[in-house]
Amino acid sequence: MMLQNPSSKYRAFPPVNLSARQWPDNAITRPPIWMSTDLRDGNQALIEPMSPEKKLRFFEMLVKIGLKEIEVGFPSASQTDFDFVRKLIDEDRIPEDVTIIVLTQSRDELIRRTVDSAVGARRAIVHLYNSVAPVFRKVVFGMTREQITEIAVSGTKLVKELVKQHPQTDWGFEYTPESFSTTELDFSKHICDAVSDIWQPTPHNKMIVNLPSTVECSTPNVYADQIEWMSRKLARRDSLIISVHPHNDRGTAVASAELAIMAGADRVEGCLFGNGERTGNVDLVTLAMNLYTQGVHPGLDFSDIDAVRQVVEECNQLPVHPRHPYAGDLVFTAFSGSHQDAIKKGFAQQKPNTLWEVPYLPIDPADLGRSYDAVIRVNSQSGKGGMAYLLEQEFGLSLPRRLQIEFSRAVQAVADASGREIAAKEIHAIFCSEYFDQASPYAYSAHKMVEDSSNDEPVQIDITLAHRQASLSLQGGGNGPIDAFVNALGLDIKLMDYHEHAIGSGANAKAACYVELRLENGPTMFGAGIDSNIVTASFKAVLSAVNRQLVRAEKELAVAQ
Ligand SMILES: CC(=O)SCCNC(=O)CCNC(=O)[C@H](O)C(C)(C)COP(=O)(O)OP(=O)(O)OC[C@H]1O[C@@H](n2cnc3c(N)ncnc32)[C@H](O)[C@@H]1OP(=O)(O)O
Ligand SMILES: CC(C)C(=O)C(=O)O
Repeated sequence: MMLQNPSSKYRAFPPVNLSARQWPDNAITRPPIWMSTDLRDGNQALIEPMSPEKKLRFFEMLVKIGLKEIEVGFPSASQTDFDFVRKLIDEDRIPEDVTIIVLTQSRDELIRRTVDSAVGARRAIVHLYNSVAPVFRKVVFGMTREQITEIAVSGTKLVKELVKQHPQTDWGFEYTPESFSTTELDFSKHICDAVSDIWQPTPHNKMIVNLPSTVECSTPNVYADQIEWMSRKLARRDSLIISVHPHNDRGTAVASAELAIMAGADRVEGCLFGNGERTGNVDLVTLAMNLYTQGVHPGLDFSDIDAVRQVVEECNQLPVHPRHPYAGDLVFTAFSGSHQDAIKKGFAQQKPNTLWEVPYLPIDPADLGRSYDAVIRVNSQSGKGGMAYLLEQEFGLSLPRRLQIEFSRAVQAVADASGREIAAKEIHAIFCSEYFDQASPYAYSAHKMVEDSSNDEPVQIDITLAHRQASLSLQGGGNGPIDAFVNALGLDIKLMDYHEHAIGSGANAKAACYVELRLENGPTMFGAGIDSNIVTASFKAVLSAVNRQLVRAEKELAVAQ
């Protein structure tokens, strides 16, 4: 089956008639007021809503992160939600600087129960909503604009009357024209003005007007236009907090929220990691960390993102996607060779407390409490940089550049053959079998050196080797130990390059040596040796290179025959 022509079933979202729009030139220089609706919009969208214990755990985590406004439920919907709000209040679990929000439809009995649930809180916001878009007016309610306005106005009057009876609580009020983004702007303004006319907010006691994209139906620039239009035209603007509540149906909730802030929104409602109805609410983590990477502190603390993710996954019973911005398992991982190379160079050059300049990584993983361990992983798409990085990070082996190139072919062959990721341990095992463990035909057994500066060849050496299992004693002299060792072997060896470094320190320190040499007329090849004695390590490296050359030559001969 083919996708049908959509033009008779769907139509383009109309643009907003907004002259001289300001928002495209604005930048976000401070964080909005954040409101978490995880325990309400997030919870109502779960396959299994949270138990009271999980809700409490989630609430405490939100407080720890730094959320000052938390929508704790829809208390008239269920006894569980009502009891949870009462528990928070009666057990004095709400910190002084945190305000709880309780949501209700604009219906008499639901409003009464909602206010009851929050009585006694230090501060609480009653959040009233009704849907206002044409499709709701027509399909759900069968009502005119006037009747829909009356639902909002009568609900606001009732909230005002009820909260007056409980002056011990500092009451705030939030009104949402649900489905705002698909509503005619003049009607949204009309209904919000009618509500604020009843509530009578002041600059010192503001009312929240929350303008949701209940279902995201347009590009983010259209939403921004809608917000700027409202921000310009709403009555009593200086007494209002304009809030946005983007959903993610088109996958652009984060962009919508960001452009909406540029367009005048003061507050954002969303959920951690974008949980929520259908495709979710806007993700507060991404929004906050996007700000952080622009040099603006979001006022929320995600410095241990894995701990936050763990609580959210356990409470929501939903996994966070491995590629989720900032938090997914794979977002600080590079598989492809050129990325690994650039990241490795970036890390090497990045100085503490300077501007972050590591290619491909928009943020320092350490700022989220993530380690660098997972940054580079190796599969068939990887190059030398990745495997060299892992060998160095995990095993302290710092391979010279030309050895990296040579060794990457061995890893590539394994990755290609298996078609899967090669873990650091496996890379190390391949390195050991390719270089350190090359013990045939020659294996090192022992050596003894005599230094005699009066001699033309100041270093004399006795070596004992195993050659195809038979013991072999050799003597030689040279300018230094390696020269003497090579001379003692009596082979046509040309030493091209030599590197050494220590691994670890103190009594357990070891030395790693890498030599590149040519045997007879063969190609240059590397060998590597490791030992607690640096001279022994260098002899082992020479034998490793010689053995690799001889094995290669034997194989070539076998193929030729
Ligand atoms: C976009 C959002 O996320 S909004 C939040 C949505 N969240 C939830 O709905 C979760 C909790 N809700 C519930 O548990 C239930 O809906 C309750 C308890 C609130 C109400 O349950 P019920 O009384 O059975 O009503 P029901 O859920 O069927 O709601 C539909 C009725 O409410 C009316 N209604 C819906 N929203 C509103 C509103 N905001 N204001 C006034 N009336 C409303 C509808 O017109 C319909 O009325 P009708 O039955 O006369 O046709
Ligand atoms: C009730 C409002 C805030 C809502 O959840 C929505 O419009 O998505």
